[in-house]
Amino acid sequence: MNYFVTAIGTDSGKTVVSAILIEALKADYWKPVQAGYPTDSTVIKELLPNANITFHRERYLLNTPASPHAAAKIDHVEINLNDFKVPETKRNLVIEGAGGLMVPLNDKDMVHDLIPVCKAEVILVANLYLGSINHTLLSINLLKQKGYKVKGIIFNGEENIESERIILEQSGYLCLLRIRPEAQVDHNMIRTYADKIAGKLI
Ligand SMILES: Nc1ncnc2c1ncn2[C@@H]1O[C@H](COP(=O)(O)OP(=O)(O)OP(=O)(O)O)[C@@H](O)[C@H]1O
Ligand SMILES: C[C@H](N)[C@H](N)CCCCCC(=O)O
Ligand SMILES: [Mg+2]
Repeated sequence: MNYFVTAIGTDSGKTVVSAILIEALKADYWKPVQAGYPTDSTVIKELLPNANITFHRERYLLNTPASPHAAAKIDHVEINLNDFKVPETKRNLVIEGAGGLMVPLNDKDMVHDLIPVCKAEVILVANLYLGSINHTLLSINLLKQKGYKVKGIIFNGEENIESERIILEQSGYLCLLRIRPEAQVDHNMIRTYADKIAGKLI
């Protein structure tokens, strides 16, 4: 199975969630579009030092930490949707987007256009800051409008029972996991959450 990890924005915890999913599913990892360093693959390698994971090479590795369409322009490349070849693997594959769903790859295509290319089920990371209900429901609106298959939501942030409840109520999506702010993001933390989500992914 291919899982596409997206979020309601950037710096939302997609890489942390990807590490948790890789640990839970014994999956491989692919970040098709990386803008800036350190790469998310490198971060995950550090979080899961002893795991037997294949890290597939980024299709576009851009130097500037910016929106991919802008980072590509700076590097004098153009991102082309037809140039993405999804890695073949018999294992589960965790694919991480860049930023949120409506982040441009070029003047026409967006990050969410990679979902059908990847033949993946979506996992949406939703943060819990004030204002995140709106960002989450807008993201969900797009997922539903496009008809993408969604495995579920992962909440990442300080517990907010009403935000979590209304988002699940409005979307009808499954809550796969709740991640709280942790003092240490390390292998131990990843393993703890991987144990919690394992049963929900079958
Ligand atoms: N629950 C958490 N507790 C503590 N730190 C967290 C938590 N979730 C994420 N972080 C930290 O927040 C930062 C951003 O997270 P992360 O890199 O996973 O975001 P991202 O959505 O992958 O960003 P990008 O759009 O650049 O790929 C990282 O330093 C990460 O370790
Ligand atoms: C550089 C950053 N960490 C991500 N890779 C890309 C985030 C793009 C966000 C664009 C936007 O929504 O304004
Ligand atoms: Mg990331």
